Amino acid sequence: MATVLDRIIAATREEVARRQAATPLSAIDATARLQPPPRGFAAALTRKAADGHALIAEIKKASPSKGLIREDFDPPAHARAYEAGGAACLSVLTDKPFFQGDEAYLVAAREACSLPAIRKDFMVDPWQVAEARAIGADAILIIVAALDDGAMAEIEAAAIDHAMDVLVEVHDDAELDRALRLHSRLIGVNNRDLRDFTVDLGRTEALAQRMPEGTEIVAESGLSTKADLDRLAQAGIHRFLVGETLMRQADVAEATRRLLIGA
Ligand SMILES: O=P(O)(O)OC[C@@H](O)[C@@H](O)c1c[nH]c2ccccc12
Repeated sequence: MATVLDRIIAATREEVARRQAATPLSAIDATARLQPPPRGFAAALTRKAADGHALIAEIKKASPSKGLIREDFDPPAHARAYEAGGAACLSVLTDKPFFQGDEAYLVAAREACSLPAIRKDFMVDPWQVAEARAIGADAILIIVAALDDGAMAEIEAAAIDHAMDVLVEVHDDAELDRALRLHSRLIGVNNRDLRDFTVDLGRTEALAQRMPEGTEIVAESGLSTKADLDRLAQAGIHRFLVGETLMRQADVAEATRRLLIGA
């Protein structure tokens, strides 16, 4: 049976083919090269991790499992609140059919603050990397479960060519083995299984045991309190990706601060 991830990837391939027909790689690449250089996503995380929890704060309007998460969705206001609350980086969902995202949200959020931003989307083709850079993104996500080794390597090469950082997302041992064949050492463990949406914080702890020296681990999904972050810090994890919990708060800056430093 086709999983949600399979359906997302199939829809993404069709959409990318349409866009590529309208704007060939040479054109999107030329636009990407006119951008000011990326803001340094991995470096911002490492700076914050030096003296506490380093947070990638996510801007996500809706998700396949939860539906609409926030009615008064305001990406620039959210971005400013995340920065004020002490986040290191932004993550912005741009996938439309499943997450109600939009490229415009990334552009607006990034312009409203000085944080580096990852384009959170389903990469299936290097063309999308150039497009991400053309709209200002500083980093891209590679979901190992969605790609074969050849496609992953090509997408990573395009990101390196554009001086962008790559967050490589894994969910189990076999995916981690494949991730480690890439160059990036920024590795996210998704505590949520994209096949059935179950969440288990023990995922990151278990896989952290197997990460080689020098790997920068990001715990992703299902984190809601400072106690969750403190628990993972015990396992040597200092980088976190949090979306839904922060999206639902009335005072986002205060909630971000509380998540990172407590009280
Ligand atoms: O909202 P949460 O549970 O805090 O999770 C954030 C983030 O980890 C999640 O949105 C995510 C992780 N990997 C993804 C891949 C695609 C889309 C979304 C995601």
